[in-house]
Amino acid sequence: MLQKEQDLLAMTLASPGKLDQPERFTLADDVTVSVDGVGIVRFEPAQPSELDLVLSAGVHGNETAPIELVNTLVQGILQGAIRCRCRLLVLLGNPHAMVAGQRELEHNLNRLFSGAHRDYQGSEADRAEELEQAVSDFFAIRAGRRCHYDLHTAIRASQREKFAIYPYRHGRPWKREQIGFLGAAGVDTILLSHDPTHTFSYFSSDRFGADAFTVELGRVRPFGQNDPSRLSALKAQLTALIEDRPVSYLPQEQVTVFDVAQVINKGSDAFTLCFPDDAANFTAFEPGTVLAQDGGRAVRVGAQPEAIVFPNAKVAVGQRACLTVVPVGPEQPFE
Ligand SMILES: O=C(O)CCC(=O)N[C@@H](CCC(=O)O)C(=O)O
Ligand SMILES: [Zn+2]
Repeated sequence: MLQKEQDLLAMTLASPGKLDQPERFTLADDVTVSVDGVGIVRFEPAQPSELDLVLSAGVHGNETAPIELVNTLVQGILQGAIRCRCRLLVLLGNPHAMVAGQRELEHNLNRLFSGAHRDYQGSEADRAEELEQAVSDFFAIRAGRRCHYDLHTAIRASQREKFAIYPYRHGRPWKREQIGFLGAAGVDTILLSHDPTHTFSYFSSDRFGADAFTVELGRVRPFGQNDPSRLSALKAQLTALIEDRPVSYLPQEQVTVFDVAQVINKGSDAFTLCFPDDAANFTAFEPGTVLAQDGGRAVRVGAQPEAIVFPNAKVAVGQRACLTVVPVGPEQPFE
């Protein structure tokens, strides 16, 4: 029971397949806590601020630093050290993969949202549906200010330790306020995405108009091997949001913004990347460089240098195997 153990992560790892029983209790400061599913917890103050906030981590089971961060925030609320003033939904994304210490078991959960789970079977497909339902129910209560930060860590080293993917907004302007908020949280690099996807953050952005981001917070490490001090700025910003206190903003000129230039999908089993396996995220390549070979197809850098992000030739055929990014162009609308 969460009320007794006060440790959402331990509970989730101990029983990843089934919730003993739904739980509901009220904290001393009049916040109702509802445990709706495995790793699914809602905090609802009697008099909430205007913000509905979703924090998710562990959509990839081996990305442990953000899971530990979110668990610390939950403990802080349960123990009265953090006063929850907004409606807050906390999600530990893929409990079975967390127990296995793996990114995924059968399918990449972060490609199964916006209904894509209907084309798949297995625990990740079921979980995507359950997470979609939890977010839909949470946002259905009112049409206030909605945010969703989906917290991850990256597989390989990165020239920029912390960065966020800003999902495609179908022509709606990108928000300087959000970019400044993330910048002051230490996430000082933003990638503007220009296509719909099946990620969790795109789902919340597209379906509910939430300010939603995939946030990358350093490199994948096993539980217990993370340095929490590397996430202290993010923890401070999220705590301020939860407590409805003023947050900090980094001026936009101190944030580096990139456009996603190419989404390179793996088209066949013959797909190979044409740069070293240890090339870090944000390594730049000159115009015309061949980045990948896919059967008879060569994927090249365009007319200006492009930097690689998330290269991974081991993904399933049909999935994204690499992004490339370029410095943001002058024509992007910001508000
Ligand atoms: O390091 C990697 O190769 C992957 C890290 C990761 O899980 N990234 C997310 C980004 C999602 C997005 O584009 O919004 C993912 O691949 O799901
Ligand atoms: Zn991830």
